Amino acid sequence: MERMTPLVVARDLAIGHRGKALISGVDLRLDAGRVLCLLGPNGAGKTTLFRTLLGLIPPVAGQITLDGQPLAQLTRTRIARHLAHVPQALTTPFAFTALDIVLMGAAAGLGHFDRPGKAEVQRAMAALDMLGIADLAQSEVTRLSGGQRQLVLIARALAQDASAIVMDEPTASLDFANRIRVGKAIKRLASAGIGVILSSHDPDQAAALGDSALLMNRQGVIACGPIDEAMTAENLTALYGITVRRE
Ligand SMILES: Nc1ncnc2c1ncn2[C@@H]1O[C@H](COP(=O)(O)OP(=O)(O)OP(=O)(O)O)[C@@H](O)[C@H]1O
Repeated sequence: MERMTPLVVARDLAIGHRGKALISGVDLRLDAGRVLCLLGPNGAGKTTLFRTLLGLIPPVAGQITLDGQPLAQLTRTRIARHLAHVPQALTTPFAFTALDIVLMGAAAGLGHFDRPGKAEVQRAMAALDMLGIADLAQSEVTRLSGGQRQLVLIARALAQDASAIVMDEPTASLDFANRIRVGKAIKRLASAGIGVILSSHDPDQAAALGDSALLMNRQGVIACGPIDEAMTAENLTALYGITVRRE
């Protein structure tokens, strides 16, 4: 049976820092098993939007609901049940293993003094397995390639067991083969019913991965809707300020 309640909804949202709006009038909706791509030039506010959806900074105005519940009423632990985050890159100087990193996601629902047990290890291993990197479980992440590290970060988000995941430029700085690998992993998550919002600087990638797209720049939201309706040459030209032709 299809889930009716959208995983993430933003209505008439204004985002910004210290109460000053960067962009207003953001409306978005993410359903289970769907991929929403955020496109916009540098400094448009994509990361700011993610941080707002994750409850890390307050909205300047407007409403956000996660699984139908107002974000403002959710504790951090509850937010983690709804929305996981994949940062741009895994930066740690410590020799954690891939399993250690993924366990951090699996343990997100535990209390401060609880230690991850068998159930969390099983969930972490299942996440590594789903991303095809179970054999890297005991590898030190400092020794993994950029693409492998990105898959570990996605596995960490998956192990958190949230219904949706936001990914901040998940393929930035990856080579072509790793972009394909990470793209396939994102498709696999969506097939498993997880909702994904990702930001990208690559319209081709958005078109390949996304069901819908939100185009925003410092002037505001240019378009939001199904890929073919939102990513027209006209909208992309307005978004980036250069002439774009779609083929
Ligand atoms: N903590 C902060 N305090 C004040 N302003 C900030 C803060 N973080 C970001 N900004 C500003 O908000 C604007 C949007 O930044 P943001 O990082 O959200 O853009 P972005 O679309 O993710 O950019 P990029 O594509 O370069 O990653 C920028 O002008 C930035 O300088």
